[in-house]
Amino acid sequence: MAEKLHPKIDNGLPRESASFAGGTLVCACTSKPVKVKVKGQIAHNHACGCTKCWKPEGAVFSVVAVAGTGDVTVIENGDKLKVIDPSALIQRHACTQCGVHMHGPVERDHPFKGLSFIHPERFEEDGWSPPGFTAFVSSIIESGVDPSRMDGIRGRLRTIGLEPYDCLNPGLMDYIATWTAKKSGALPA
Ligand SMILES: N[C@@H](CCC(=O)N[C@@H](CS)C(=O)NCC(=O)O)C(=O)O
Ligand SMILES: [Zn+2]
Ligand SMILES: [Zn+2]
Repeated sequence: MAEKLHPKIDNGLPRESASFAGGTLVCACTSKPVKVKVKGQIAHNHACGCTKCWKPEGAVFSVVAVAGTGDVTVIENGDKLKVIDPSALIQRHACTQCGVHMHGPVERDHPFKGLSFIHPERFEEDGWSPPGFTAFVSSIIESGVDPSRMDGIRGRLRTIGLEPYDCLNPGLMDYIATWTAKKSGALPA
């Protein structure tokens, strides 16, 4: 039987709509849910195997993307949010009641500064850009996945079209390295 990885990727990837212009992320609370408005289409959507990103019950991977922090606004019940690890690069604001991570701005001096990490499966609307690769695949072992399953899981990700990487994909790794080289002077700014 195929490995179950995440409800939004196990049965075919979601379809992007050219008319998607943003939407509202809603947490899992049945009463007073936290709502976060996101303006515009999301970028760099991917599956992530790290232990820090929020995953729905039973999922091995999270699905996580970015939006400009200026395009992300908490519109309802923001008093329920708390930053789970203030020392982390990504300031993950989680609902203290249901646990869903609603937005995660990067505010520190870093190539991702000005971006906010969000989980598009929490959108009320369809049409958001689907995940395009898988990051931090080896990290799923840190959550308790038996290492003997790794070949099967990487194979399944390739079949779905979500190429597995143990850090980020080459495009983002090059982007980070370029930022670092410009900062150090190894490349002209
Ligand atoms: N192996 C670690 C990797 C954690 C990690 O580096 N996560 C990446 C992908 S989300 C990251 O950028 N983290 C920054 C942060 O958590 O603030 C784990 O699984 O906990
Ligand atoms: Zn909640
Ligand atoms: Zn992650």
